[in-house]
Amino acid sequence: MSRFAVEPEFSHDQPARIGVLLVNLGTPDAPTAAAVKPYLRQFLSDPRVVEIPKLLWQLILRGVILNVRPKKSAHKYASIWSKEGSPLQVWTQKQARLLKGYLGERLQVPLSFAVGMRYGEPSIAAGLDTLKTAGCDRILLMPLYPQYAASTTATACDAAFTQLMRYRNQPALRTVRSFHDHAGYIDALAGQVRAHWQREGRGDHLLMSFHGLPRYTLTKGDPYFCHCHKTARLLADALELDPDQYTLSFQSRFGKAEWLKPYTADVLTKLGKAGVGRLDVICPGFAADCLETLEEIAIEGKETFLTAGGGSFRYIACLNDNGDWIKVLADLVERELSGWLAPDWQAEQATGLARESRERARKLGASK
Ligand SMILES: C=CC1=C(C)c2cc3[nH]c(cc4nc(cc5[nH]c(cc1n2)c(C)c5CCC(=O)O)C(CCC(=O)O)=C4C)c(C)c3C=C
Ligand SMILES: [Fe+2]
Ligand SMILES: [Fe+2]
Repeated sequence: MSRFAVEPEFSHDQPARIGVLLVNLGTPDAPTAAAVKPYLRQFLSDPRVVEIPKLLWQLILRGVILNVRPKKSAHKYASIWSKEGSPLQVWTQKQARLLKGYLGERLQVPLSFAVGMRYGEPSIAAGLDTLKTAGCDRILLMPLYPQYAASTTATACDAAFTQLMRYRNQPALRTVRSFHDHAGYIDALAGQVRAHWQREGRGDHLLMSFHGLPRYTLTKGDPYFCHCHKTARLLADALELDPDQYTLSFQSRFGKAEWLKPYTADVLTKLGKAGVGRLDVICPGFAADCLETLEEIAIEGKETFLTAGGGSFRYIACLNDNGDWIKVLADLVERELSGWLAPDWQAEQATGLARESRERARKLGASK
């Protein structure tokens, strides 16, 4: 039996479409240990995420971590879950709808949109299937990670190319690598901070907390650390902050190994002990609010800061459905698609192929 999918007959007999797949990390289906366990198993079995020898790691993962962590994590998920579901899922789906509305009006080309999650549902494979079934012969993979990391961006691309291996009639695939220094993204972040200042008054210090990574990723050549620093510097410039008015830190350390420093929890303790009155906190690496921002920062982080003696902790929401952010996504998509939109010969060729195909189908039908 062939390992390639059987393509629908005359599948090229339809107008060519362009597909956009918005990719994010993914989230469990429910805030329960039973739902968190398979999600964590898939996530933490990814060799791009945990880079220790597979056999040893699977022993630790299945023997210890998957027996303890799902229950603890489920409890945390329950504290942030909304009526509509997991915030990461809800925001990502809304971003796809808003982008579709915005670009559908701007670009006069047949476009399809789908969401693909690297872990959990809807998977990247399912998202690509949806776009392919809709007739997309060119697909743009748009990971919603501003800063490139092998454990996020690269593994999303791996999953997409793995799915392409199953297709006989493969679409063309483009990928967005990073947008950590995109002017519109920096402006959208700055706008989010300014709007918060307008509502609450200006804080005394701004903490920019990014998701962490093991330190060895930096020495092995992952640009993530440098991308985070560049985003932070550009955001500080846009807000006209002096170096002593903001701090960059890395959160969500997993395991005992050394991760990128300074750790967010340590910085919160230090700022609290130093008696900082009004602390503003933003997580510029997360395009959507999720467990890591709403629970780890807005709940746990707040407690750390206040316990250490800090005044007030003011969490600034992620870009979520911010209109300027949707325009950033649209700009990234338009830039990538410009090469695909230009040549007329593709449309002409598609029409020609469709005609030939219809004629062939007619002849086949007539000879039966
Ligand atoms: C070795 C472990 C992990 C690495 C490396 C890692 C990198 C990484 N993660 C994100 C973004 C998110 N992570 C989220 C949750 C999460 N992350 C890890 C571990 C690593 N992340 C775990 C075990 C979990 C699950 C929750 C838990 O049990 O603690 C999320 C939130 C998902 C949600 O459902 O809301 C995001 C988003 C980035 C950007 C990154 C590397 C830069
Ligand atoms: Fe993570
Ligand atoms: Fe966390």
